[in-house]
Amino acid sequence: MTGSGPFILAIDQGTTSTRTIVFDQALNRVAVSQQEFAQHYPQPGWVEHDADEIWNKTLATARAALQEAGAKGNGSAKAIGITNQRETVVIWDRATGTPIHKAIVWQDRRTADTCEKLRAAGHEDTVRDTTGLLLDPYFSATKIAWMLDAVPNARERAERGELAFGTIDCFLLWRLTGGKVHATDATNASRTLLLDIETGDWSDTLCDLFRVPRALLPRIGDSAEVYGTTDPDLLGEAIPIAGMAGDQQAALVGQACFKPGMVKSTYGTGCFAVMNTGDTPLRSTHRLLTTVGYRIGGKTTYALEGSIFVAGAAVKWLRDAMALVENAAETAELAATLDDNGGVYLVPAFAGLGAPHWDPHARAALLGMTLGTTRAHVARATLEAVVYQTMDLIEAMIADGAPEPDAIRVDGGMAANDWFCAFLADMLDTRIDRPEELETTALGAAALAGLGIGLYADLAAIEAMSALDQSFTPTMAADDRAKLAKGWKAALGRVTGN
Ligand SMILES: Nc1ncnc2c1ncn2[C@@H]1O[C@H](COP(=O)(O)OP(=O)(O)O)[C@@H](O)[C@H]1O
Ligand SMILES: O=P(O)(O)OC[C@H](O)CO
Repeated sequence: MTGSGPFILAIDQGTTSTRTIVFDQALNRVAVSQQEFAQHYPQPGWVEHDADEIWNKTLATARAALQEAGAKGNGSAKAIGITNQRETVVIWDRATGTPIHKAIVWQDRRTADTCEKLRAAGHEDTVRDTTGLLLDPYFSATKIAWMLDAVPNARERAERGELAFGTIDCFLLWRLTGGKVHATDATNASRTLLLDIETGDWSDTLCDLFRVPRALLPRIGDSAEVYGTTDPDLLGEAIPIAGMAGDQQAALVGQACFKPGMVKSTYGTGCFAVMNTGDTPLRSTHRLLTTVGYRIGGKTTYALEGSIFVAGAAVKWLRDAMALVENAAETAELAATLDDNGGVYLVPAFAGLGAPHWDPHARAALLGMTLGTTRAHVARATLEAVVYQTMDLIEAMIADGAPEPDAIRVDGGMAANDWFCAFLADMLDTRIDRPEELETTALGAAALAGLGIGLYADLAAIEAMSALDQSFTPTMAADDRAKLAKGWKAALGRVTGN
């Protein structure tokens, strides 16, 4: 028995694993349970998950975390917050709850041709103006249409209202409530390519364009509201599900970026930099994404997002594919052994390039090597590359008219790397703040759920609970910064042909 609560359960359903974390009322971590699940790659560029496996493992982690916290079936767990990998598509049978196909994951590129065709037909402006996004296979809509076309009778069944679509939040909500609630929150809806971000409702024009029947779609709710309660058979009692948000938006909340201009940058598998832009959407002219940051009390706060597909994944590549380091943390030691990068740059376009370049065909390259190049240079180039990509995102935000941030709040696995954080401060010429709790995604989901049940009065109460671990301040001379940035841009140009 760890305590008497009240506790909040945060389910963080990510791309490679599911974590359930139990927080106490002061948002301190009390218990955690995590399980990895299978990645399916049926063809090059295709990525699928088994939604049933995700459900089973999510349920197992929720039960284990409740048990560890001493919070199982005794009334101390007051609310559940769900946060999730975004854009990933599940379609299931409303009668049985069974998915009609494996989930198509956000990384999946199978609908690249569909996007090209829609672009060639002149639809990109409508899509961008309505959704704030771009025509890219990353988002849900073309994946939904693909699934309806690929599974026999699915389109007819969808038209008849027999099937339901959801991103992972929505699917887990359906399963947790025993098939009673079909809803998603505004942040997740804003990643589908079907939401009109000004009205906050599904767009009929876009449903027609992408050939997605309205009957498939869930109700759209706030990021903090009581959506329903868990089927008591699942977790031993009925617990309200009171918060939902996409993982990057949950991290924005977990980092307490509640004022316009505040930025968080999460470094997990990929990197997602998100700036709060307040109550009107800031339209990007530099290929960033305009998206919903959170919706609370029916009021939408917007955000500007830059998404990089490969960040920590490049460090994992160094360790697993290249065997250049034994563990991820060793990259910091190796980088620190060098006075400079020796002119070696890695452009980590292993899965094309995301924002602000959006080049699905670019491939990675290691440039500037000599016979003096060592594994330390490659390790350093890998860490530097993630920093340079962040620099490109922040530059694009500022070019879009966003204010220059006073500080950037970092989190995710890679943010544990001190050398990386210090270099980030130097290249961005901005203070980097690292919170004590690096699991800010789960923290944000718990905070939203607490708001949803009225445990916290407002966002200020959440802000008051956030604690800083360390700040990194810039020390690099402007000339050195300019020289490195020039080297990066040249390397990037070799890969993108610009
Ligand atoms: N000390 C470190 N230095 C650099 N990268 C790290 C470090 N620790 C973890 N990582 C990277 O961070 C990633 C894991 O972060 P995490 O936030 O758990 O990711 P995700 O939620 O996307 O699975 C891995 O890709 C790993 O390579
Ligand atoms: O599961 P993560 O942490 O890699 O995040 C995935 C993003 O939500 C994709 O948009």
